[in-house]
Amino acid sequence: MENYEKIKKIGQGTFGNVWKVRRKSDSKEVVWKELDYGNMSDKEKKQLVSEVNILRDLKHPNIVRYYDRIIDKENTKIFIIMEYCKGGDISHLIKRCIEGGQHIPEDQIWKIFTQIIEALYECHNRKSGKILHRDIKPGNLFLDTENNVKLGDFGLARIMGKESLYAYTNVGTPYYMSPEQINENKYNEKSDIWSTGCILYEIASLKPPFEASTQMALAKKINEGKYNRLPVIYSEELWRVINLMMNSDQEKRPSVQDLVNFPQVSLRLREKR
Ligand SMILES: CNC(=O)c1c(C)[nH]c(/C=C2\C(=O)Nc3ccc(Cl)cc32)c1C
Repeated sequence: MENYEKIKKIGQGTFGNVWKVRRKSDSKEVVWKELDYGNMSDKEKKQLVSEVNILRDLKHPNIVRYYDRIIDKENTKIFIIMEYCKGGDISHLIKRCIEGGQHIPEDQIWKIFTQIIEALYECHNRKSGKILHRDIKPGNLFLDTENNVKLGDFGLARIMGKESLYAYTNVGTPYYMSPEQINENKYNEKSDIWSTGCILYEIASLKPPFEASTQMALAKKINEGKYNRLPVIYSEELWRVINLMMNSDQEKRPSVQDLVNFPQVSLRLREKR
């Protein structure tokens, strides 16, 4: 840890503390997330290593960059060094809009959506095997100085899911959990599509599609699949793509490939080239 200088704690990540730190070698501002593997079984430790190795190979402009990992055996901690995203996460963007009483312009929503799809395309179509994020939510989507979206806090959810000892103190309410996750506890790439639909809904409506005070009530609402329309300022096209992604039948949900071919997405993908 001596190669880094702590600047400030910036988050209680889903699986551990997140600090903004400075890399002494070049004064670059990066982030470290600490994970305590002290009580992990050997199987979970092996999975943690393999998940971190997956992170290391994920190099994409819309995925939070992994730089390094440091293992502090004495304190049974692993520190994962990652890209600092100055814009913070999208949940803060939503919060600022609510406080400011204004909606996010539709064009910005399509830009955010296009970049999430690019990140998912990278994960779902990898040659070395598909990666499922499993925990896509506004708090895991970060913005850099140019307002580029970066999908972060990856895959560790697999090991740290509810079956492990690490059910987290601050595990948030599963607003973005798909019906198949709730009912059959199975997860596939169409579940990532469902969560992305929920996020698109929330970025437009400034609140999640389903809200409830208990997880049981939330599960019931998700299964009913009824949610309010978007604010009238948004187009039929945005409403339609959200409805397609939030289809209770995962077979009917579009794949990432289908979404890449959507006019509003393909238009913005071409613009970037
Ligand atoms: C108010 N939010 C912030 O100030 C903030 C900023 C500027 N960056 C972050 C978080 C991260 C950040 O900047 N890079 C990250 C990589 C992985 C994870 Cl799990 C989190 C981050 C946060 C929470």
